[in-house]
Amino acid sequence: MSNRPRIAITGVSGRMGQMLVKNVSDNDAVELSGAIERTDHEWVGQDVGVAMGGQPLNLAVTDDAAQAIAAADVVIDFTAPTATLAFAELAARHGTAHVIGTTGMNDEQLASIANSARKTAIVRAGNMSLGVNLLVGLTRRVAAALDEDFDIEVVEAHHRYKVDAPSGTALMLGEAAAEGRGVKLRDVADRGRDGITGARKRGDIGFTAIRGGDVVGEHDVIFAADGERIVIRHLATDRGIFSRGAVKAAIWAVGKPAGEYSMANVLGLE
Ligand SMILES: NC(=O)C1=CN([C@@H]2O[C@H](COP(=O)(O)OP(=O)(O)OC[C@H]3O[C@@H](n4cnc5c(N)ncnc54)[C@H](OP(=O)(O)O)[C@@H]3O)[C@@H](O)[C@H]2O)C=CC1
Ligand SMILES: O=C(O)C1=N[C@H](C(=O)O)C[C@H](O)C1
Repeated sequence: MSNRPRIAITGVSGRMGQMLVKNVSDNDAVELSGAIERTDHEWVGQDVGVAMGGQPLNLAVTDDAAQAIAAADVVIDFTAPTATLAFAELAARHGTAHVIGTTGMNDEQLASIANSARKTAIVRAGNMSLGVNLLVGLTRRVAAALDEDFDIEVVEAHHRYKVDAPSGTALMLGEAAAEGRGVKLRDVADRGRDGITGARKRGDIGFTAIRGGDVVGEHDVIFAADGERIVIRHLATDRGIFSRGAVKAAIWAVGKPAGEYSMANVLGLE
């Protein structure tokens, strides 16, 4: 009998799902115990390694999320908001820790996640990489050091398939900038400019989203004043940075008290 944390992964056919299956199955410190896909998905019933085009991993893809989540210590979930809400309820019911990378959730959906976090440990972050989580802290500090003579803009670029904007990372960076300034992001966010917008409002935090090609994820935080600009940048070139961060979060979350945690908690950054 092994004491390694048992990890179930949702959305295993997805870009992040496949990366996670690879990282978890390659990692001797953990056990891949569940590979979940939606009902009617063509992978259901197939060996997950074979479905991914590689060697068998002796684990069939299942559409029985309840059973797979109940049998795991922790579930790693990079899917879509409505799916994540359902997985969070199952994880809460079975006391399984939940690592959430899914982005694009609205306030109501975030409240539902917070409710599930009353019953189990949830680590949720719009970006699980070390680099971005360091950038978040830097952004907060730079914003705190500068006044509103510096206009703050967050610019992000992603692949053509991304469905939500601004990215979860851009929103984390915007929140950090707002915290540094001592304001609420919802009061100062400018999330779309088109047509005669009028001059930029002092104190606003602007967001711009670029979509195209196979860009993994790029984020700039720009502090622009008269005569000078500071640009803090993170470039992701490999989705492995997100999935390795998620596996670290999963190992960390097992046995933690119920509550909602961030990657900063996992990485000891605050
Ligand atoms: N926090 C972080 O560090 C990162 C977060 N992300 C986020 O992760 C999410 C997924 O990204 P990505 O992998 O690129 O997207 P994909 O579209 O490639 O993968 C999503 C997967 O989730 C599956 N899925 C959707 N709905 C359900 C459901 N109801 N039940 C089971 N499975 C479901 C999809 O299946 P199907 O194809 O059948 O719809 C698909 O396999 C996005 O929100 C993205 O922003 C991405 C990278 C890093
Ligand atoms: O959808 C993606 O691909 C990514 N999503 C996350 C986000 O919304 O910030 C993280 C990363 O940038 C890749």
